[in-house]
Order: sequence, then C-alpha cells, then structure tokens
Amino acid sequence: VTRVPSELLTQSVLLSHRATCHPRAEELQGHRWATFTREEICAYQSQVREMWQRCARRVTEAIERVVEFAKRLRGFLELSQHDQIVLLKAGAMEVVLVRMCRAFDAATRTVLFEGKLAGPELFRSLGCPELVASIFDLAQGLSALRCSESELGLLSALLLVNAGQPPPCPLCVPACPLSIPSCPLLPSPGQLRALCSQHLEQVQAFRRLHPGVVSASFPPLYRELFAADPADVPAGTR
Ligand SMILES: O=S(=O)(c1cccc(C(F)(F)F)c1)N1CCc2ccc(OCc3c(Cl)cncc3Cl)cc21
Repeated sequence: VTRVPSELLTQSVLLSHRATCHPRAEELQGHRWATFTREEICAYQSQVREMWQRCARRVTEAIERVVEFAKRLRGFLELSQHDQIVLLKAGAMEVVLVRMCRAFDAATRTVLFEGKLAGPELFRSLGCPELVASIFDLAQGLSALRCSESELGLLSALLLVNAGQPPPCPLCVPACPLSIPSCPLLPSPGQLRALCSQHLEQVQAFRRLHPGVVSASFPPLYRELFAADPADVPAGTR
C-alpha cells in the first residue's frame, strides 16, 4: 500500500473541495448577499409544487458537485463502480448538508438560496417545518465551529468514506481509535443520518400527496436517490 504523506493527502482533499463547492470561498468572503423582499417570500410560500421542484433541483446540483468531489479523492475511482455508488448513495446528502454551513449567515440566521439569503419561513410551502428547522440548526451549529475549507473538505471526505457504516455506539468509540473522534460540537453521524431519513420521509409524503409530480418534473438523479420505485431498474445496471 503506497503511504501518502498526510499533508499531501490534505492538500489534495482541499483542492478537490475548493474546486467542487458553490459558491466558491472567494465569492462568500466579503460579498454582501441581498435578502428576499416580502413579495418574493410570499411568492415562494404560495407555491408548493414549484418550491419542491426548486429545492429538488438545488439539492441535485449540490449532489452532483459532491460526486465530482468524490471522483477527485485519491483512490475513490479505484473502487468498484458498485462501491462508488454505495458510498455516494449513503453519503452524498450528508456532505451536502455539511457544506450548507458555508452559505449560512449566523448574524441573520439565514442561508443562501438561489442567490439571496433566506430564512426558514421562505420554505414554508415544503410542508416540513421541523426538517427545515433541523437543517438550519445544523448549519448554525457547524458555522459556529468556524471550520476552514480544509477542515470541511476533510470532514466531507470522512463522511463519504464512512458512509453507510453504522454510527459508532458511544460505548465502543474509545476502544476503536480509527473511528471519527467524537467531538461534542461536530454533528454526530446519527444526527446527519436522521436528517437524511427525515428528508426521505418527506419525499415519500409529498409523493403520496402529489402523485406523478416527482416522476414527471424532478431531476432523474434526485428520483434515483430519493424516490426510486421498487420496479425501477437502477441506472447503473441498465
Ligand atoms: O433547496 S436548497 O437549495 C436549500 C437551501 C437552503 C435551505 C434549504 C432548506 F429547505 F433546508 F431550508 C434548502 N438545498 C441546498 C442543500 C440542501 C439540502 C437539503 C435540502 O432539502 C430540501 C428539502 C426538500 Cl428537496 C424536500 N423536503 C424538505 C426539504 Cl428541507 C435542500 C437543499
């Protein structure tokens, strides 16, 4: 096994992270983002299907950037395609959720959405205020850590590599030095997993309320990751 010096590894993870985050770090620094007007917020709040479609498109774009990040991680492309898909299906949304903290503004508790700063109320028409609140809480907690891009990149790589593994039980962590050190401030693997499950539940609830909308107007990757019918044949095996 070729041992890569840790600083080389960190450097390559940082470069992959920087190249696949949006907005880029330079755009976030010093840029004063506008907030939505009352009229714009009311318009977003009055459209249920359109808001779901907008968010599904944004999530899908964010996941596509995480896929690109993974492909640039040393060794990822050496994995079998099956293993690559397993890790991405289990971990991409967790990385998307962690990356959101970069676009969170702690002073106003708002997050960038379609070019402007949005509070949780903008997403009211999604019909899942608890999930939206939990996502904002996660972004707030992570942004309070003031992680560097390098630290976020390493955390993202760890989440992908550990994706699908059962979260370490509190009793066995001390005995297993290789697990992610439990840091009280970092989101626990269980917390991220719970957010992803809540999102999945909400998608199922939306599909029951609005039959046909997801299959007719959501991005194919979103459908494959979050709304695959048992009858669907996974794209990778077509
Ligand atoms: O749409 S985002 O640009 C977005 C951006 C800011 C705040 C939100 C929200 F919504 F969290 F406040 C959504 N985006 C980017 C990264 C991301 C991760 C999860 C996500 O889940 C949206 C969603 C869907 Cl698709 C269906 N049911 C409930 C939810 Cl929360 C969206 C998202």
